[in-house]
Amino acid sequence: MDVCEGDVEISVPGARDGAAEGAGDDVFYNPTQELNRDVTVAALDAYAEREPRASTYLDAMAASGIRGVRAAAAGFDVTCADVDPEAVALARENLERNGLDGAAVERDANAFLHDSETVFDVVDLDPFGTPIPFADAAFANARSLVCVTATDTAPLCGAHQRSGIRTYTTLPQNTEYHPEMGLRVLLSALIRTAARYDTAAVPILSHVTRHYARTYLQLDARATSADDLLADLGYVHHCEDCLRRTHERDLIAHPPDACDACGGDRLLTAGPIYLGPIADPAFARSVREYVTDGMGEAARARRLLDTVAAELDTPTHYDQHRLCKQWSRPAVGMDEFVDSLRDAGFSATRAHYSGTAFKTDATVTEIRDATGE
Ligand SMILES: C[S@@+](CC[C@H](N)C(=O)[O-])C[C@H]1O[C@@H](n2cnc3c(N)ncnc32)[C@H](O)[C@@H]1O
Repeated sequence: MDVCEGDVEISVPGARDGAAEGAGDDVFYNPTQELNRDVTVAALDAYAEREPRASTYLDAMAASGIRGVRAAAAGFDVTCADVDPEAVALARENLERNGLDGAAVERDANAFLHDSETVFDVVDLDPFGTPIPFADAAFANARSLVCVTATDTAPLCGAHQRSGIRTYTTLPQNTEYHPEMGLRVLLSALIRTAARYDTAAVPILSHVTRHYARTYLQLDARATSADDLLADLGYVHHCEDCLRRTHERDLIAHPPDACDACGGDRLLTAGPIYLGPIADPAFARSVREYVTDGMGEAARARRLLDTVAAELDTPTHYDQHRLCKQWSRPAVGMDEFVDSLRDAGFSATRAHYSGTAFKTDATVTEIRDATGE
């Protein structure tokens, strides 16, 4: 089967309807990740503008090679690697088919990254499930940017809590802001991993959908920068009764005995999670400029990047419908809702996690009062 994405056309083995990720014929090409790949190509273009010396790109888990082929078409010096020989042959064929230079190699990502003969400016980790088994090798060896996809959303967001604790060595909690919980758990683990190599892995763009979290981490190889970033790790204390959260930047958690808004004692503490900005707004705006009309998910990518660029960088978002249910109130349009918070003097924006998600510096009690009749 031939597939067109962006400026390239590749061949992939026929997809089987309903096959689980990584289990069926869609092992080599997952159409639901097209938005992820469109944003990747735009992010690579924007990154090349920001860091003109960044020219080599490793698609460390290439499968069909679609991501690497698109990166090569964007001008990067690309290597597609995979442990599966069929994937490597397919990636090679797809580079050739598009008349693009680039290598396709049959290598385990960890071994390849640690190989002293190869070094890449940009390393892309796009495994099935968690990227954690590959994080050490990426941060120890990449020169400039590490791009990471994680598809194990249930462990990340606390729905499969024990698995999340094991994989990410942090405590996730299942809350109504689960996509953001998942992203901040992932970022916490990646930032702590990079810090072991005296490197700050600074998130310059991140986004989450139902299927995956994706982040772009710019590397700063100074121990003091790693220390500064670690200061953004901490805890969220979440009240299950009134939905109030408090955020605590500290290495040690100091959970309150009771919620200071409603006095309830059903409190959840998650962490250490990353509490800092998930994106650099200037970079997100620049990425948005590189989304082209030829991209299959251009409209969604532009909407997503506009929202991410404007999103308040405070953790953690609220969901209007969840709050309205809590307060037995009808929901209103999101623009009207966010405007009432601003009219009351608070900072407020939509958040990209869902159509009813928003961020504000108001507390849950202040939100209720500012948006009530
Ligand atoms: C989710 S697919 C990659 C999808 C692809 N990057 C894209 O954008 O369509 C994951 C790939 O990782 C490969 N893989 C699994 N373990 C690996 C390892 N240790 N080193 C390199 N590749 C690996 C699998 O063979 C599979 O092709």
